[in-house]
Amino acid sequence: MYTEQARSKVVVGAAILSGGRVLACARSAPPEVAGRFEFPGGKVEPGESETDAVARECAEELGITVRAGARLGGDVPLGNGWAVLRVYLAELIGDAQPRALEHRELRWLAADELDSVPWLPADVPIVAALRNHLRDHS
Ligand SMILES: Nc1nc2c([nH]c(=O)n2[C@H]2C[C@H](O)[C@@H](COP(=O)(O)OP(=O)(O)OP(=O)(O)O)O2)c(=O)[nH]1
Repeated sequence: MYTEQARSKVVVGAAILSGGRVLACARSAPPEVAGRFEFPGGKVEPGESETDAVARECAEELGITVRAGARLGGDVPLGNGWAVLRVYLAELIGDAQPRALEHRELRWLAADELDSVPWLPADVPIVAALRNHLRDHS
């Protein structure tokens, strides 16, 4: 059990909320998922906490500072089980606005716009949890 956990990777994503909207980011690569939307994030590096990875990836991909808060939704297995996706709620810190340094496009989506973009398949259950969260906190 312990070795299995140690072997599997964690991909973190950030559900960045601002004014009741969430930041959705269209991937620019690889070709098979380009144009699909995701939560900004990536693989947790060895020795790094998940929330530190959220902050690092948001700085690298979007040029912003965020504070990661509570988990949103559950663990979502990726692909053939090479990793799990864990998404954290996050808030923008400071005045910098997100820039698409690595993504094809960025969109701020309200609760009733969440279905207007093609999400990566793994994100669908997270988006459902997000819809509930936005409804409960509006
Ligand atoms: N960041 C992110 N990745 C997701 C989401 N949903 C989903 O299936 N993924 C998948 C896509 C990729 O296969 C993987 C994340 O890989 P990545 O390429 O973004 O990670 P990374 O920045 O650490 O990349 P690298 O070091 O390998 O270049 O997780 C999501 O909402 N956010």
